[in-house]
Amino acid sequence: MVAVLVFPGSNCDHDVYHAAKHVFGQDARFVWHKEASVGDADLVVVPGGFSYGDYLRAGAIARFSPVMKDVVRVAGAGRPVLGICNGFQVLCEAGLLPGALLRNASLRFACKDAHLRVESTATPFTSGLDAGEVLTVPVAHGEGNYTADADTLDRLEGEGRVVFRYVDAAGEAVPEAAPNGSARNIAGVANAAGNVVGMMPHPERCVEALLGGADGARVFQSVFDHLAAGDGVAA
Ligand SMILES: NC(=O)CC[C@H](N)C(=O)O
Repeated sequence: MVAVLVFPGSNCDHDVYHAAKHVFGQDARFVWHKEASVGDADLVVVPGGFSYGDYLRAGAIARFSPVMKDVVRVAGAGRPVLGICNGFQVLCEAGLLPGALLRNASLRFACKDAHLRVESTATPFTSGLDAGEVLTVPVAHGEGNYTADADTLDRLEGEGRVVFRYVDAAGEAVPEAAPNGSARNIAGVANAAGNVVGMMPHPERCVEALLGGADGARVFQSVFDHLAAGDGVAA
């Protein structure tokens, strides 16, 4: 079962539900943030949006929602957890992922397609992809400027925990390719175990040709294949 968390202000929850339920035929359920448990979910998705209106900092209030205790628990048990956009911000605020998402360097909301190079296949969300392949996935955020101190960035790079990097049309990670000023063009990172991934781009917005592209479906296909193979849940 796929648990799609819903906070006051989430607005990409239905897109994730549609992708999981209607494109991939999975059992998907919305889980209101006041619930104490994600149930028997074998995948938890923290979707995008403006939880609590982005007051204080994006994700800073949502991380105190009751359901987040259980998300921390299942993440620790090795179950796959994906944070998309505001979900990535929530996972950083909750301490499940390192670093923080600051205001975009442009101080403007960025809404456009981005090219993402797959940097690590050591996560359930990318194990079905090829390292170095480039996906086209839209971004839509005002606070996507990934930041961490130099030691943390070096550690993430050294441990292969940079999962996606913004690149240009030629596949090069030039600074201009990042829509937000992210350190080292980082678009997505993983925790040390690899089961928790946060990414600013929205794979759920490109899961079928009708939406203008289907590269995001590769990310969902990867995790569903991983779960079907039976190696998703540490008991
Ligand atoms: N699409 C989103 O999830 C937006 C995330 C967040 N509210 C921002 O603007 O940075």
